[in-house]
Amino acid sequence: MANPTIVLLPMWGAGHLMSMLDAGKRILGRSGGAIALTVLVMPPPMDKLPSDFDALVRREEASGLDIRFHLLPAVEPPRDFLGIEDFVSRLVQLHAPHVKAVISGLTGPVAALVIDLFCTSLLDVSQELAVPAYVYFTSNAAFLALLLRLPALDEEVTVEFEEMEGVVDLAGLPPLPPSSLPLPIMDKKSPNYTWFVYHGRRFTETNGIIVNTATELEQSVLTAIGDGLCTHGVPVPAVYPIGPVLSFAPPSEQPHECVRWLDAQPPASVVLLCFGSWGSFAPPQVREIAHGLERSGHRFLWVLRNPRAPGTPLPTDPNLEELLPEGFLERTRARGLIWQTWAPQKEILAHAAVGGFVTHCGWNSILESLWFGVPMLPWPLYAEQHMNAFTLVASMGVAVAMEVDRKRSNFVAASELDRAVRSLMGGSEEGKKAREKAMEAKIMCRNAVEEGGSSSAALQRLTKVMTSL
Ligand SMILES: COc1cc(-c2[o+]c3cc(O)cc([O-])c3cc2O[C@@H]2O[C@H](CO)[C@H](O)[C@H](O)[C@H]2O)cc(OC)c1O
Ligand SMILES: O=c1ccn([C@@H]2O[C@H](COP(=O)(O)OP(=O)(O)O)[C@@H](O)[C@H]2O)c(=O)[nH]1
Repeated sequence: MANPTIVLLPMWGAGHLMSMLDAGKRILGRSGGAIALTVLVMPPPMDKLPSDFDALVRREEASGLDIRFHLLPAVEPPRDFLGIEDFVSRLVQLHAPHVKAVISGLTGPVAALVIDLFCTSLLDVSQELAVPAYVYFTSNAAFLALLLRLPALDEEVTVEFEEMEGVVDLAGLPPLPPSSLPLPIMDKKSPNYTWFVYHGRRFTETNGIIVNTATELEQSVLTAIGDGLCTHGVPVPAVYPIGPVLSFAPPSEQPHECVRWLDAQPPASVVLLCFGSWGSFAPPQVREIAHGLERSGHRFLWVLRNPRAPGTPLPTDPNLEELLPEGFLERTRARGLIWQTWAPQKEILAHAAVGGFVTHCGWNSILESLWFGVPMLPWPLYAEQHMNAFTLVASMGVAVAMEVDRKRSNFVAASELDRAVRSLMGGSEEGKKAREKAMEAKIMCRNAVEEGGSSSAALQRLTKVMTSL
């Protein structure tokens, strides 16, 4: 008889799909071959699957591990959506019959269905089929606490959060200014908000919530969740902090050009600027960044991309001379590299020459920075990133605060970037403290996933529960 299988249902974005796949492989490893993985892949409606997706499937299926991929049939995507959360959540709902058919058709027993945070409507399927269901939360415990608290908070706060008096109190976290709330929560009338309330409520119907964090990184908020302080009496399923889950690609044969450039720079001298898969800026902001970097006097590696239209490849910009301030490239040639397409961010952060990271605060980027002990300068742009930025500074202390004008498309003035980069690179007590804290976080992250560490123990518990059919 076939091994019991865990069915994974990730979202298609690389930061979600790769993270869940890696988590699944860790469970597989822990089970000692007693379990298989079945990965259901939703065809991305606008974006393409990562360009190396086919190679990934071939590699995983040939790895000797028991992993199978199923591409779900395409569905007609919703046309009248009002934001990404609305779009994604509704699209997932349309996949319910396909997910049910695939799971029903599997020959062996199904140990668990593991779904992305946007996929809670599929709990109807797991309940109908009596399959235990888990959420894999690709972001952090602080954001999870907010989503768990949201159904009650929605009733307590009757106005828009921006108009409320005072701060949002979340057990286990410093008081959260409403201006740092995630984007979809800023507009109660939007379906994006309604979906987040819905997902937050449905998380409590699962058999467990797997979070890509480590207990040591977010101790107090994880305790608060476990103690039921975020759900006001509604029992919380077991929470499994198994992170950091980072996926490292096999090493390339030739060092990447960015890495070769870093090889020639002194230790901890370079500030990296990289803004995730979607992050890009309008030309006036790009010029402001250039002025700020130039004035700071620091070395930099700047991943600079044009805004990207959905479904198109990452753009490159041949017009750097036009886009940047006159003479900028000549004046900074000896100390700066501008990279115009996908950069090997993990390899860059791993390099000894990198001393600081200006980041859009995607959770994967944050974990990667902590894994290599690099302090951060938060420049949040979308999704839950403003909340992440707040947590990095106020709770973890691994970042230097920077003034980002959320009301002006997250504008940062050159003078502010200059000040903050100097501070981050060691020019202030705040910067030095953030570096120390980032080094401490690096040790915490690595200890957590070591045998006997907190994440390794959580993985052990999770695997045991999943395999005791
Ligand atoms: C979690 O809240 C939001 C998440 C997203 C979001 O949407 C998304 C859509 C895609 O088609 C592909 C993606 O890769 C993708 C990624 C994504 O979130 C990112 O997830 C990371 C891990 O959870 C990380 O935390 C980043 O900060 C996210 O950017 C979008 C969104 O609103 C725009 C959310 O509120
Ligand atoms: O030029 C780039 C931009 C992003 N990334 C990777 O893409 C992921 C981005 O995930 P994150 O959660 O930080 O943000 P998102 O892009 O989902 O908003 C991280 O693993 C980054 O290392 C990368 O390797 N090169």
